[in-house]
Amino acid sequence: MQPRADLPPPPPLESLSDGGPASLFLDFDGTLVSLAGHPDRIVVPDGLPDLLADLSARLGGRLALVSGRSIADLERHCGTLAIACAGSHGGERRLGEGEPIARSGVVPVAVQHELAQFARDAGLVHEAKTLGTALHWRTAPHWEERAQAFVDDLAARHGLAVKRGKFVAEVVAPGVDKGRAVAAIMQEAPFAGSRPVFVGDDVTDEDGFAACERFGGFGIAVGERKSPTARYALAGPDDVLAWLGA
Ligand SMILES: O=P(O)(O)OC[C@H]1O[C@H](O[C@H]2O[C@H](CO)[C@@H](O)[C@H](O)[C@H]2O)[C@H](O)[C@@H](O)[C@@H]1O
Repeated sequence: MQPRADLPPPPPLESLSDGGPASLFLDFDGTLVSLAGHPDRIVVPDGLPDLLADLSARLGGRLALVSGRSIADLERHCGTLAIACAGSHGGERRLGEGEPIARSGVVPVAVQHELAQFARDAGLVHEAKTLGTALHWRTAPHWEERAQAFVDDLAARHGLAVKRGKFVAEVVAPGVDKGRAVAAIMQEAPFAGSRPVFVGDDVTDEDGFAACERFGGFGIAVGERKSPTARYALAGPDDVLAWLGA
């Protein structure tokens, strides 16, 4: 991948703690793992869970995954994750391996069914999620406008919210975002008082970048999408893994 012209590369990971404790918030799809045609067809890089566990130990436990996927789905793909996690765009949180997961805002089953039916009729991919329900059109991009319109209408009819991403729109409970997830985790030991850095590729990660700025840290954008908030950029998952010391 080509380096990005609009933003500089981030400082070396080791230097983040120069001015005091740092914490790291990492998005998953498109950041640690390359994007695939279907949510279940991702290939998790060898050794990723161990890399994250080692990194967390080096950061004194101040490392969290912050993903649109549920925590259960992350662990289905990665195996047990010995780190803090926020899943479902922040609707789920847990501070360490095996700890109970705090959850909020489940989308009603009727909404899941309506979206699944639309996906079947259109030949698109429906992803049933722990808290939300998502429609993917990566393999049929000409559906984008109609798919987005259907998801917007479905959410509005049920007083719910929409998360947009790369070739995906998801109906979620209102008031859930990655910025709130970062803010909630930053209230807890060992994160409290640290300088947070968020690494992510998609539009939902902008809330995470903005939250880190409010706590004195910054965001690192991944991939080609232009970010209005990030201060640094990396070209793709391979560069992220190299920056993390893989
Ligand atoms: O916040 P993230 O960890 O980046 O998760 C965001 C969504 O990622 C997944 O969808 C994306 O990745 C798929 C697999 O590469 C790809 O097919 C899809 O087009 C992408 O949007 C996941 O399926 C969603 O549930 C997450 O919300």
